[in-house]
Amino acid sequence: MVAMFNFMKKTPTNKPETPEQRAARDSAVDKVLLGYEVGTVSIATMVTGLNRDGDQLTLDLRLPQESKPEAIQQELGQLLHPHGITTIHMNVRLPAPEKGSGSSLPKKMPKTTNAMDSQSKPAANPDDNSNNDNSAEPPITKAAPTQASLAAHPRIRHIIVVASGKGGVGKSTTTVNIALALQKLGNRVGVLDADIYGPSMPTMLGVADMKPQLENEQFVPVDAHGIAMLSIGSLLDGDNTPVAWRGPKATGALMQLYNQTNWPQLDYLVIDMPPGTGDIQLTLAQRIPVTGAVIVTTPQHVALLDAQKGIEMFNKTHIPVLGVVENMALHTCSNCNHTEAIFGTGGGEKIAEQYHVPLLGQLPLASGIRAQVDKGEPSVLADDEFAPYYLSIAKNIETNINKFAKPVDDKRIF
Ligand SMILES: Nc1ncnc2c1ncn2[C@@H]1O[C@H](COP(=O)(O)OP(=O)(O)OP(=O)(O)O)[C@@H](O)[C@H]1O
Repeated sequence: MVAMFNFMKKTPTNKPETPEQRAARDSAVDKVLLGYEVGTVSIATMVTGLNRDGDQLTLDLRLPQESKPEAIQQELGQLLHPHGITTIHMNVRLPAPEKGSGSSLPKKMPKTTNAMDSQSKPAANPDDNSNNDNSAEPPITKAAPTQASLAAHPRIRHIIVVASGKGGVGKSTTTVNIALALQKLGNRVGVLDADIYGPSMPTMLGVADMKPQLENEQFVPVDAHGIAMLSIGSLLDGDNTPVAWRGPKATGALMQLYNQTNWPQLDYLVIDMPPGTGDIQLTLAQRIPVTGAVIVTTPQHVALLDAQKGIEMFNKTHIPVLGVVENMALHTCSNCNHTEAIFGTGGGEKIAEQYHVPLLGQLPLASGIRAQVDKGEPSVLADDEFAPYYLSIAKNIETNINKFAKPVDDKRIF
């Protein structure tokens, strides 16, 4: 049961925006939401709907019972005003108060709150985006959490994120096989499919029909060949297509899968990240205590350039890069079984050298690898001729992860 408060009032928009301006403004709004905390939790994890129409922002929020929606609306208004948002409409859901306890909820909520209503002076010119509004109260800013400040998960020893700068390089195929290879080496393994643009773990692990159960408001991961698996895909239905998701909403869903899941005791939780280096990746890097990242790339120049961006992002967020995997780097001739690097050699090696990160392995481009994941029985599970490549990568990961172990007196968890 939840109580619902509608603060919404529609007003017409005026200013046309170029797509670039819109993207920049959306990104700025996302950053404010990601950095604004209710209690100790980012409000981004509470956003269930978000729409911006010119200078109007509509937020659907599921807030904790003790929160103060009016204060939140007012503070967000101040923070978002410099980014061109003049009015915030909030649809707030609060848990119903317990019987007999009386409601601590505000009796009457404003229908609409102008972002700057609470200021002693109104904004000089809302059309002037360069206006820093010195008359306004200084924005409430909080430093984003860093890896060093994140508490380790009580039941997960290592969290590995698998990332790629670019889509379609075979990140998910590599993730699923690495997870199975880590398991084959004797580890307890979980997989969190966080690829909002194309969640594919359930299909690749052959459990697309199985939905995670809820137990005491906690997700119970699906058991996929002994791997505890949860996918963002399970939270998507109907119109909730992932491509329509903006940063805060997607991040909220992912944080829910991480936090509100009854993960069993695991040696490794392998996270299949969305491709790219946008806000979602950055936020996850700031909110989940990650031991290290694996970057998947292909020999193509563009993919390598994007992989570099990925490495730089992890460097900035102080997440060790465990290494680079070069996928589709080798070709095995189906007639004579001869394997060679037909796309050129050394792409992954060069990157590894340039950024001082290990090359974990090179994988062949082979129709067998694709055929196996397509039928839900990846190479490692099928123990086919490609399984040894993934096992070798998993062994390298295990070796490298120990190198990144931090001394106990360091507060970092890795
Ligand atoms: N080494 C390989 N040899 C042959 N096919 C491969 C190989 N690796 C991946 N593929 C195939 O390439 C396609 C894309 O792979 P995959 O979905 O793993 O990429 P991705 O990087 O996760 O993509 P996205 O980021 O768009 O989700 C799939 O059809 C997959 O079967």
